[in-house]
Amino acid sequence: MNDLHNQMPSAPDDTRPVMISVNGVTLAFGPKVIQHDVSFEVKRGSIFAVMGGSGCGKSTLLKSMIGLLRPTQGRYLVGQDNYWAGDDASRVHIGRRFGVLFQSGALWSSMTVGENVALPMQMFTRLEPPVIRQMVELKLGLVGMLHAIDQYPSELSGGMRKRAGLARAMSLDPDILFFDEPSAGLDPITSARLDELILNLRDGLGATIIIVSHELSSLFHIADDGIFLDAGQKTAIAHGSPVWLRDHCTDPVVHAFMHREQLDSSSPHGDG
Ligand SMILES: Nc1ncnc2c1ncn2[C@@H]1O[C@H](COP(=O)(O)OP(=O)(O)OP(=O)(O)O)[C@@H](O)[C@H]1O
Repeated sequence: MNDLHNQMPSAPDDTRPVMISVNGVTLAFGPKVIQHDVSFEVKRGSIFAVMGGSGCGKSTLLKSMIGLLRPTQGRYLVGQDNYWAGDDASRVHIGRRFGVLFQSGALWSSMTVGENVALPMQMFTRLEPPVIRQMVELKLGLVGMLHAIDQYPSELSGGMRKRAGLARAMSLDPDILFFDEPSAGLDPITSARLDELILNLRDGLGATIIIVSHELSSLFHIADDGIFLDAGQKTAIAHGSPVWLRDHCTDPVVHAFMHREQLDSSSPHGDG
């Protein structure tokens, strides 16, 4: 099959600089290779989707991009910095540019929302407490959660926890945000609101966003680029925006995945 069919042609007017460059990366747990020879570029200001069936290695890829799993081969460039080439301190330094939102929101339950958002600033900056308070209010205002500043995570709904987690991910003004299944467990309306919030963050703050998600409707709406990882071939088999892959990709695995919603809605046993 002609590989050009599985690769979105570069838009001639896309002059955005490359933010992250991934070259020939192999990911493995011991002898078990999860993905090999994965290469792609994430443009500044894009919302980049990591797609693929369950267990193909999407979260593993994200983990290795944020420093939790060293690739066995290949390299990640973040700007000009070779992420895994340096020591832990250099990775922490580069990682100061990252904000991460995990599935659960991962808030500390013993701290209020405001204290959760303040924590990274207290740990990594020398800002005075009143300045931190102002910054916390600003971040919570951005995600529409200022009213919950003194509440505990257990008092929040799932969507509110996600928004609070997002405020904490933005605590140190990252220019690169990683989201792992941000809309998991949310109802469709809350999930749609989160999509709008993610678009606002990209447009308002100029952030670059890498997102792992199963929610096709959300990906079609927000992501403008992406990669499709295959569990069988253990590598990336298509590149492009979710909409482009849905409409143009000829690979049968990608095609079936990107048209899954139609199958799901006509089958009571769709696995979503
Ligand atoms: N710590 C680990 N040790 C060994 N194998 C692991 C570990 N973490 C993940 N795996 C395996 O790596 C593969 C990829 O897992 P990963 O969670 O990255 O997939 P995924 O595409 O994110 O899946 P899903 O969409 O279901 O969340 C799976 O086969 C999983 O069992």
